[in-house]
Amino acid sequence: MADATPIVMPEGATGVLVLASGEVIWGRGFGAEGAAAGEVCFHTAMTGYQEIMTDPSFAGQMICFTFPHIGNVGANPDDIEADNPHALGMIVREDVTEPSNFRSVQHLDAWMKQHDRIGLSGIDTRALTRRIRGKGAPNGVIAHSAEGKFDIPALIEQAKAWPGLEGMDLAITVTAETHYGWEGGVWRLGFGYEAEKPLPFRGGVGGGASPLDDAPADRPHPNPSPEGEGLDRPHVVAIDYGSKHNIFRNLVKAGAKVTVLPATATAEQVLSFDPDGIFLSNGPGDPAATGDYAVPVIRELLATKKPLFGICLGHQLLALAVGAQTTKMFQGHRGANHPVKRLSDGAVEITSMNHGFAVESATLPAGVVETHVSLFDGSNCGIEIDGGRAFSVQYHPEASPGPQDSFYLFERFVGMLK
Ligand SMILES: NC(=O)CC[C@H](N)C(=O)O
Repeated sequence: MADATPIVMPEGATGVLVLASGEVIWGRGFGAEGAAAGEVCFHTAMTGYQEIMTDPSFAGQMICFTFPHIGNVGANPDDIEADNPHALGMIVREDVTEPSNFRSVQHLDAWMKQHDRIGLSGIDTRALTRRIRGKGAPNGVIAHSAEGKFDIPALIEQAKAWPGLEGMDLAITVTAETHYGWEGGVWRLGFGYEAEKPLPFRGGVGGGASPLDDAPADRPHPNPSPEGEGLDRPHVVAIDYGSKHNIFRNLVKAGAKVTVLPATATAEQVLSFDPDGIFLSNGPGDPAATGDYAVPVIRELLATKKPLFGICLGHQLLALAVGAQTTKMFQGHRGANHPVKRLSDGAVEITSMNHGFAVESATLPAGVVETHVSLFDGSNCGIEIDGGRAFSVQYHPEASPGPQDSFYLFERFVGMLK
């Protein structure tokens, strides 16, 4: 991939990736037509492209998949982390084939079109990944025109004008608009999500009619409450900075009932829901750019001494709240096989990761214990405060590549709640 690619459109090109450096990478478009500017990052997971595309933490980014065959199991309504995709687009090696999977209900091309997301195939994704590894994640524009009409100089200008993720607050753009009671447990073959709704709350937000009322009577509930009758589940109030639904499903699996609050909720509002524990979600953008709505509120919540658990952006925000610093990583960590060492006993967890910022271990203040580190680069992957009353991890225990290596974190948190 030369730095000064001549602007000559190859025959049949209907898609292009243009980098802020002026590099032009031609391919074939699929999904929606149009153009979108953001950061180009790579993801090494071989499966889970729908979960990845719908993870709100990918807002502002387009994803180069290193696995060459993306889309061959189609799209279904279950493998989603939010109602709509948040990644700007996908960059893949092979053209998307006809789906072949018993769960598929839609071609990936149609799903991308339906959700207004741009796809680009026929790209030398290994070369692009090596470029990102060598020079860092670039800003770029992904564009698709079925007629092959591209104004390349204008696209280069658009890529240059995009300000970059550093300093960009995106959590505020993807958070829930209002609070809601979460319903739904983890997915299971033969059950789906439908039969795994949480057992009824006793009053409080999200209470009311039993969500099990419309479940088929002859189906055993695969996710019974620890008490059997399901009325006394500890209450987790989750602050949504761009949360993945599987986090809430796993909190339910671990025995909690969950109420989700917008990122802008004040400490007073959080406490008015009478939480037994507080959860800080993942989310997109620069943690240090979240402004007044996040870190000061987390400081106030820490002072209540209630158990607190954070994942990814939630981890970074907790670290900022206790006085540590975060920095932008060179290329970031995105994949489903990232080994993480748990320092308490030396065990290794195979984790899923998606982050472009990291907590600087050297800035952790006294009293904050580093609990996990990446075995790829030694970067911080977990902290705990007050003997574990508040803790957080940089990786995604809900994404289960291990597959259950990290579920203990949900059990530990819910187990701490009265
Ligand atoms: N998955 C996440 O929560 C990502 C956190 C943050 N936006 C980062 O890129 O590091």
